[in-house]
Amino acid sequence: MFSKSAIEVRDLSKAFPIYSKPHHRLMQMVMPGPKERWFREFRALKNISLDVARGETVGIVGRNGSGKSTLLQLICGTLSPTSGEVRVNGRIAALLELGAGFNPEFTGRENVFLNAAVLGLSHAEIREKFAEIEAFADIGDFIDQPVKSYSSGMYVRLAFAVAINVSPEILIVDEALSVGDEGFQRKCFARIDAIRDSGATVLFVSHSASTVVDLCDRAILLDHGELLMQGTPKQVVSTYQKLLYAPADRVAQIRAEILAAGTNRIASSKEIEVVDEEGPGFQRAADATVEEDGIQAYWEEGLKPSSTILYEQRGARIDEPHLQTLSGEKVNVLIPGETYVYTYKVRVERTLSNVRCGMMIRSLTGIEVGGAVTAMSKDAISIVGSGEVLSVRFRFRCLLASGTYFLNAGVLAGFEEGEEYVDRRIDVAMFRVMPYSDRLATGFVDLDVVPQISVAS
Ligand SMILES: Nc1ncnc2c1ncn2[C@@H]1O[C@H](COP(=O)(O)OP(=O)(O)OP(=O)(O)O)[C@@H](O)[C@H]1O
Repeated sequence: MFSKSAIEVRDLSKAFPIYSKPHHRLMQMVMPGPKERWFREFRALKNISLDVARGETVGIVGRNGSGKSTLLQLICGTLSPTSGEVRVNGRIAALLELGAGFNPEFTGRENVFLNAAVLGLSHAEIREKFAEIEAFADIGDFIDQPVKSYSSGMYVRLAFAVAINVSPEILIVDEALSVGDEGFQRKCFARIDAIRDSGATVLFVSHSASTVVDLCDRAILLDHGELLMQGTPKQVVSTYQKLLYAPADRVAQIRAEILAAGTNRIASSKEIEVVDEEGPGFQRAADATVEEDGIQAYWEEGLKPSSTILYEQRGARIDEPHLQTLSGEKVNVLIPGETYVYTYKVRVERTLSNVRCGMMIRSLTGIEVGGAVTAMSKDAISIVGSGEVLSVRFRFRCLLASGTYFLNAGVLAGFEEGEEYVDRRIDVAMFRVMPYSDRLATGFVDLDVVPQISVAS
């Protein structure tokens, strides 16, 4: 399958001039002396080497400003490198940032013809494919309006419709999909899948961990213009998230650790050919479960909620809420399917009756995903004396989709007027669930559904 590289990048660097004052740009133009420079250089990409094999789908991840778009633009030829080389073998269709590719004064129809011609299609070929492109974009009469009157969603629809209907050998997508609505995104992902299956090479930038894990054979991590790591999507995404959530004073050390692991070196064509001979093996590595990848749950210092709400305490104090493994190791990045314990202490500061405790897991958007209480109210602990400490443990299996979640904790006690919170904390801790590529379940919670499909005779 991977007989020859579709994209070869060697020692690629890109520096942009940065002018501290607007008129310095003009000065540079009129007085570009060899001694005096009116700008300083900003190195957006530093000595990147990379091979993308034919038929491979590679995801690029990295923090904002790490150089992802610059790399894609250099590969597509819309930017020229300061040094280094890019070689592309095959017809390339790109969906770069909004604004690239279409002429705003021309209508959608005219732009389709122009764009497809730039991509190497003859007039007759474009005419043949036009109906399909128009149907995929689904923008109605706007197809005959100037593109400058389009919403960003319409623009992406049309740009994507062209890019994927010209039978590209190499498809490059830069996060553009995040602009479209969910229905359109799904349609696009289905199409990208079909393009992949037809043997094309796909290179795309995404901030979505699950998209990279779901779609890619391999991923690369860029940071400050450097290629820090390449490997299986799960390993790269998990390292990327570690970097993303690291406290500022830990970032340099984490970067150094990633670089020391030496996974940033180029996967040479030769190595790719070896992989090719063992095609299914490569697939196995990409499809391996997180456990098989040797990734374990771990503690990430920077994963601290900034949305915590503390309710008024009325004789009890929740202390040290955290997640841990069954062997007691503190963790906040979890492996899906594994069992963990959410635990906290309750320091009781006055005698309380009918005490019970609770927990809740909430999604990033605040949806209550699941929770529990330690007992029904009739079975609550009848009396807890002042100075006593309760140890509360909720053991649970992590059946959640990849993503970020928040934890609540609460202590209830009985009063004359009924049961009330004596301490309650919203978003007191947060955790992340690692991506899992073989997940058939959709939505937040894995219901252990056994799916079946058959052709009815
Ligand atoms: N034309 C330019 N002139 C000066 N600096 C630029 C230019 N284009 C990009 N940069 C800088 O180069 C760096 C890399 O930019 P790039 O857009 O490639 O990052 P990115 O990883 O795609 O970021 P994001 O995730 O925010 O889209 C950034 O610091 C950016 O400010």
